[in-house]
Amino acid sequence: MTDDTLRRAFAQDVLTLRAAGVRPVVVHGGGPQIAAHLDRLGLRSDFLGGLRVTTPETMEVVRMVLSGKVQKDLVGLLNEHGPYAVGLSGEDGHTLTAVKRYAEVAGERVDIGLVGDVARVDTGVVRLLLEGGHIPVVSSVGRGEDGQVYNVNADTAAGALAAALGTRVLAVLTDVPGLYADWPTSERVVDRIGAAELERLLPGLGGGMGPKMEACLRAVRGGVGVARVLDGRAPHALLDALAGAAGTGTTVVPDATASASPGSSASPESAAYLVSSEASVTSAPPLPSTVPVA
Ligand SMILES: Nc1ncnc2c1ncn2[C@@H]1O[C@H](COP(=O)(O)OP(=O)(O)O)[C@@H](O)[C@H]1O
Ligand SMILES: CC(=O)N[C@@H](CCC(=O)OP(=O)(O)O)C(=O)O
Repeated sequence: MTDDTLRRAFAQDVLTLRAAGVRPVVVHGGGPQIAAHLDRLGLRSDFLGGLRVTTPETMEVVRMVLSGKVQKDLVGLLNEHGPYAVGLSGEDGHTLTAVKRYAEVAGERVDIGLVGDVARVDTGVVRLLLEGGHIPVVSSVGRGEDGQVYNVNADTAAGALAAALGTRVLAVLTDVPGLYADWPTSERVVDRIGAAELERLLPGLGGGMGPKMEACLRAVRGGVGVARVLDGRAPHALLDALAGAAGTGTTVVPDATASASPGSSASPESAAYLVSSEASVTSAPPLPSTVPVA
């Protein structure tokens, strides 16, 4: 999302999927853009357990950059050829209700400020948009029961929304080819992993891979057919993976399908097309009508 060519290719993929009858929902982050803005303001960027330590000042920047900048740029790209995308924050319509989240560092629970986990999802607004033929573009900011605004990791937000919507596929774009089996010793990518095995690996995963794989696990345990971790540095990674290109990223499958061979009829990834970016999908809506203004 920081490279214009890749961002455009991603937007084309989402529009192609929509034209093919898929109903994509895009959930975005913007860690690098937040870091750049914090830097400009002379504020620190610190991470613990893959999560940004979020002071009230940091939260203001996170909210502004995600909901005001990254989201609007993405919505603008998706809308170059029609009124397809509508942006909303997780705060809007109680889409993401958050609770304070702590980091786990060496078995210790550490307070990292206004970081949220998703406690509840209200899919009402997202479904309304899908029914109207739109592409919802959701920023990963949540609202607590008390009205407090929380910084939610984008993968966590995407996984929770995908599970609540009952999407067929959760696709997560990142800056590596997939989950490395023995990182940092080796860069061998895990092609396919079942939920139970992933659960065993999770405590040993470092950096941003922890929250990312946890989100995939929660999604497939929450009823999502399959979660795919894809290399977002490759143009059209999303469309390629969903069109069945071999050897793309890491596929997380529910326990019941872990032993099925990839591509078999029992395997949910053969259902193709159903997506997310950090995005998720659900079938073909009508084009939104446009009323010309005289
Ligand atoms: N086992 C692993 N496999 C792959 N990447 C890993 C692993 N453990 C840690 N990482 C790190 O996690 C990073 C991806 O997480 P993050 O930077 O949060 O991505 P994103 O911005 O896409 O959410 C990779 O660039 C890599 O440095
Ligand atoms: C709690 C937490 O870490 N929130 C993230 C939210 C954005 C995000 O997840 O962006 P990426 O997908 O680009 O990493 C952050 O502040 O960076």
